[in-house]
Amino acid sequence: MPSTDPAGSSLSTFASFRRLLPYVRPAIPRLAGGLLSALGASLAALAIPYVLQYVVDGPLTQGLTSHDWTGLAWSVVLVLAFGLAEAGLVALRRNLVMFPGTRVEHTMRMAMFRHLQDLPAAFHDKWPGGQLLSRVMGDLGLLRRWLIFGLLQLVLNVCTIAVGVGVLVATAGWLGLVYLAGAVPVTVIVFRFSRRYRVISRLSQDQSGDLANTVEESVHGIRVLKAFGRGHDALHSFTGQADTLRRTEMRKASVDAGLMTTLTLIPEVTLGVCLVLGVWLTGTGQMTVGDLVLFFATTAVVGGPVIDLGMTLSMTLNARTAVDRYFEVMETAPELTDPARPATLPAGPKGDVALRDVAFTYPDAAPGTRAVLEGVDLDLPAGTTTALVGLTGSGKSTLAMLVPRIYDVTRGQVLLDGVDVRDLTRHDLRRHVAVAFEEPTLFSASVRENVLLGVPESGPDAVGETERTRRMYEALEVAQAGFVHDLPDGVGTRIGEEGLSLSGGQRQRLALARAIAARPGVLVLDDPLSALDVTTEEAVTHRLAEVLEGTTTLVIAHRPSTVALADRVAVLEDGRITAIGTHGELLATSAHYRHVISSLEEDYVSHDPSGSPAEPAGPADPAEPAGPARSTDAEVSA
Ligand SMILES: Nc1ncnc2c1ncn2[C@@H]1O[C@H](COP(=O)(O)OP(=O)(O)OP(=O)(O)O)[C@@H](O)[C@H]1O
Repeated sequence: MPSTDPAGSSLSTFASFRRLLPYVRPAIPRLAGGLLSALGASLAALAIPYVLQYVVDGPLTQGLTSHDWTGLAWSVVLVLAFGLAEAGLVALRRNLVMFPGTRVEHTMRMAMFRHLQDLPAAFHDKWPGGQLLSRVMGDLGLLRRWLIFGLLQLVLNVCTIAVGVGVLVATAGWLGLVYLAGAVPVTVIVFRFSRRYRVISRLSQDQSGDLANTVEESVHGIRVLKAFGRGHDALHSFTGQADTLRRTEMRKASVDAGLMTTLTLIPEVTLGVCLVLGVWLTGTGQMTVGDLVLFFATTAVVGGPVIDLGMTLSMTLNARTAVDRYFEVMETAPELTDPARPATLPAGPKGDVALRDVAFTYPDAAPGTRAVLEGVDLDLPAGTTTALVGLTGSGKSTLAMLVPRIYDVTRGQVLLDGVDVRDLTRHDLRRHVAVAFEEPTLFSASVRENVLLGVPESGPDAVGETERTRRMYEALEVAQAGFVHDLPDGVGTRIGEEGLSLSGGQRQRLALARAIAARPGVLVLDDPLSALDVTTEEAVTHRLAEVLEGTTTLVIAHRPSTVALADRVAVLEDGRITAIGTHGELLATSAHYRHVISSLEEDYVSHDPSGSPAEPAGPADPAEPAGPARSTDAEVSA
């Protein structure tokens, strides 16, 4: 995760919260209604001391004559009425704020999820999933609780204290000012508390994100942990992080408790001083008993909000941290944006792809690192299949990711039918280009939904239900994914998160079926058959060669057999294309190609699950049709 300011953003708290306005605006009428109800409830509470003052100075002091009984009865009715009004207004407030609070949370969560989809792959390389998860879930939940409770309570407390102190000063003169003097140390302490608490609050929320990340990684890598018997180490590391978070939470609670104690103690001490002074003022006739009762009944109403101020303040500071953490993600601009005036592809099915003087460096690469790709020129004529081969780390996957704009070139151009892919909308580009990666990602959805992910259901390119079903079965057949019919609900079976309930080869075949079902003009295959056994791979290769007709295909080959799919082979060496030709031509002319092929074969023979020796890689002669045959050792050494 990129480093962050320990106290959150450098914005003021007000400016930080102001960023919520676009999300909160529709909820303002109900929030304002909730605030008014809450203020009404506070005023009702503050009115009760006046009734008490009347009772003490009137009926109680003057003796309970029959005339006074009426006054007393009215006082009881008034106290009851104010009490009922307070309870009713509190209930109204709850009803008014509950709905907008959850709606704001929902809108912000959706906006963040949408934004995460738009953010470039480079962002996701840098940000751990747990940190994003804790922002989408934890921080937004915290913000909702603050909106429906903390914010209103804070405004309400401040208003109640201001009105209450006004009443005290107005009715008791300088005695009220003595009570007000208690606000001076309270203000200083609150200010110092805010600065300390913000730092700890940020630390605690970031540590929660790290913890979520560890859980995510351990669950994701549970098989590796089990296989290597490292469950204990994972637990040890998790315990360390959990302890650190607990210590931070304890520090946070102790700072919070310090403030609460101060906010309780200072008004109590001030009240004690006021009691002595009040009794003296009443004794010397400078104040009536009713005024004294009004004074102390009002301080009782004001005392609660003063103590609550500590809690609402810490809630507000936690919410501010949540806002900062939310906008750190939301204010990261999607680097891959659609052009203001997008170009359109020429009409008719084509699919020429060309890379022109392409250079690429990963955005997070250390300064001075060599570019991963440099001066790459490569033509993929429409309808042809080109295999990209190279030693590990030569940049094959990186090159493949530039075509669907998973990353943008650092220099040069990637052209689709003569149009720079950056001039197309991402939607238009992804309509024409499909990808299958070596590491297939499947979603927690049915087989059908996973395979039809790239086939639009709605919008201008929507494909009808019958055609979608036809495409799905065809793609499953090409990818030799017949195993889906044996699943409990066939193609309707829900497969687990990232396809965990399937084998590696089954997941790869579904990912391949997904790319085929999209019927793209351009297909990028990043070694999509690596987990298959020889027989299945042969069957897939054979059917793939048939359906790839008319599709421009770039296939990254880690196994000699994958080269068999190709009309041409491009050799990538340290980020540069050093040779292009047919398999036979390259065997004859490129020493590096021979070296790559022989190392692929060694690798293949040692990793093939069936233990079968490598077969011919394809036609050594360009005139021979491409087929599923693999290259022999003899051919390699030719
Ligand atoms: N997300 C990334 N951030 C920074 N560097 C990266 C990233 N992904 C890959 N690289 C680096 O780019 C270089 C090329 O990697 P790439 O995966 O494209 O090679 P490859 O030829 O596909 O390798 P392999 O055959 O092992 O899959 C490597 O040096 C790798 O360390």
